[in-house]
Parts: sequence; structure tokens; C-alpha cells
Amino acid sequence: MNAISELSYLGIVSPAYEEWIGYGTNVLGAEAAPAGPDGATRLRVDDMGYRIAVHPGEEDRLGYVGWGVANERHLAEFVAHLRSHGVEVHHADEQTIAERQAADVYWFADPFGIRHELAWGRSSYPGTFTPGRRLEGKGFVTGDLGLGHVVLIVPDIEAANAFYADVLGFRLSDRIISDIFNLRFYHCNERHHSLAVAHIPGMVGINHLMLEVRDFDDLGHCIDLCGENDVDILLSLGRHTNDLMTSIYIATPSGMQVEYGYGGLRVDDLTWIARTNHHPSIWGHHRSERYMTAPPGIVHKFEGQATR
Ligand SMILES: Cc1ccc(O)c(O)c1CC[C@@H]1C(=O)CC[C@]2(C)C(=O)CC[C@@H]12
Ligand SMILES: [Fe+2]
Repeated sequence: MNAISELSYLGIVSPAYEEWIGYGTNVLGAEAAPAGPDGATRLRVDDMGYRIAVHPGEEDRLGYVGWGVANERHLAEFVAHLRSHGVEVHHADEQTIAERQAADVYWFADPFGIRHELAWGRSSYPGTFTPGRRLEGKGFVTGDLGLGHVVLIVPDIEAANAFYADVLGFRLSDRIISDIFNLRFYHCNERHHSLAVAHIPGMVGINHLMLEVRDFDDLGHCIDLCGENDVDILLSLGRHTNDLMTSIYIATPSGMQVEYGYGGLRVDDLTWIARTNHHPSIWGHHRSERYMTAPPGIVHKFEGQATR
């Protein structure tokens, strides 16, 4: 089945949109791209025109998760597939398509009201990425693996699985289940997960965006730069059980978090078998004092029932 190929971009709305320029360049090592038509801060992490947009707005809000589809034919077939499953898919207007620097964009709301976009043919400028600060490895692991991953907070993980796996076609990588956690991880390419969902009753939103650096030292530099730039490290250096990523979780100017990681696992669909882990990490990822008072991402109360 023609389906989603990558996490292509992420859009949030935040009154702190201007802070993302310094944060994005000095701490993350992203490159500031020219602002969007609404003044949105745009960040590049590779040769794509931009990957992260932070739109001005009154309150922190998850704007949209942008998924990349291989080409126009796959997009048309995938939209038809979604509609045949009763998903209300909308064609984006000209202005939105131009803003996303895409050839074409469709969008729909998931059962919890999160806006997902489907795009093909986004603009790329090979050889132009210039990191905002020293990056030993010259950048991030993207390309065919997409931007990174997002972890969404959902109020009903069964309804989430029914939609993301059975309708959107994400393949289950594995689960993490303990007395306090219930998480599912999904892939759409060789990256271990481009999407994960964490069950938090009555809540919906985004917990983090993961960016993977090419060189381990760039994760080390990020730790140093968090200290120098007063950015809270919410979870200490640690290594995940499932994707074997070594990472830290850091605060952003907008409530959501960034997981800054190195060395994530690649999966091969021909041989991959979904497992259940009972711990999130092999070692580390210890909560800092600030973790306790920090928001669990950009989250809102979810009232009512999932719409599917
Ligand atoms: C467990 C795990 C494996 C790989 C990842 O890339 C990844 O982000 C995670 C999840 C981290 C984190 C956690 O384990 C505790 C519960 C958390 C805070 C959530 O509620 C969402 C993210 C979760
Ligand atoms: Fe993650």
C-alpha cells in the first residue's frame, strides 16, 4: 500500500516563537531560515527549505504534524485510501501549500483533533545547510529517514493504534508497558520510530520532537550548551531499550521538549518482530528537579470521545 514515507516537518504555535531562533541555532545547531509570511520562525536541520515552523500565537499549541509521501501518485492513492476509511481529508489551499514549500498538501484531523498534513515534493536546496553552531558531524540524520520522530500524548491508546496503524498504515515497532507507562512506537521507514504515542488519560498533545545528530560529540556539545544557555535538561543522558538511542530531553521555549539523540536503530520490515519492553531505558534518562515542574509537552485536556 502506498503510505507515509517520512516525518517531513512539524509546526507549532507559540507566543515564544522568536526565542526559537536563538534556541534553535545556538543550542540545537539548526539554521534559521527566512521567516514565514506570518512571521513564523523557521528552522532547517538539513538541505530542505525548512523542517520546523514556530508560528506566532497567543498560547502554545501543536499546529500540525507534516508527513512526507513519496510522490504525487502515492499521495493521490493514499488520500483515496483514507477517504475509503471514512477519514475527512481536505485539500490545503494555495497559500498553505506555498507556505509548506510543497508541491501539494492534504490534511485531516486524527481521532483526538491533532492536525496531520500529507505533503509531497517539498523544496530542497542541496549543499546549503549551514549549522547554527559547531556541529562536528556537520548535521543531523535525516534524508530517507525523515526529520526525526514525534511522541504524541493520546487519551486512548487503543483508538490511537486503530487509527495510526490500521488506517494510516504505520508499522508497529514495539511497545513499552509498565505500571506507569503505556507507549507504542511506529515506523514508516528504516528509522525505528517516526511516531510514538503515550497514553495519558484525558490529555492530548505533543511530548517531544527527536532530532538525531550524526556525531556523538554533537550530543556532548548540546549538553554543554544547555548549561551555557540556561536550557533545562529534563531527562539526563540515557539509552533507550527499544531503539538503542543515546539521548537527552531538553526544554524548549514552548512547553514541548526536544529529544537530542545519537545512534538510533534502523529496522528492516522483512525481519522485524515487535517486542514489548517493560523499561524505557537501559541506563540513564533520570529526571531532573526541573522535570517535576515542567509541562509534559504541549498538552491539553481532551474532552469527549475519540471521533472514530
Ligand atoms: C521509552 C522511549 C523510547 C524511545 C524514545 O524515543 C522515547 O522518546 C521514549 C519515551 C520517553 C518518555 C518516557 O519513557 C516516560 C514517559 C514519557 C515522558 C511520556 O509520557 C512521553 C515520552 C515518554
Ligand atoms: Fe523519543
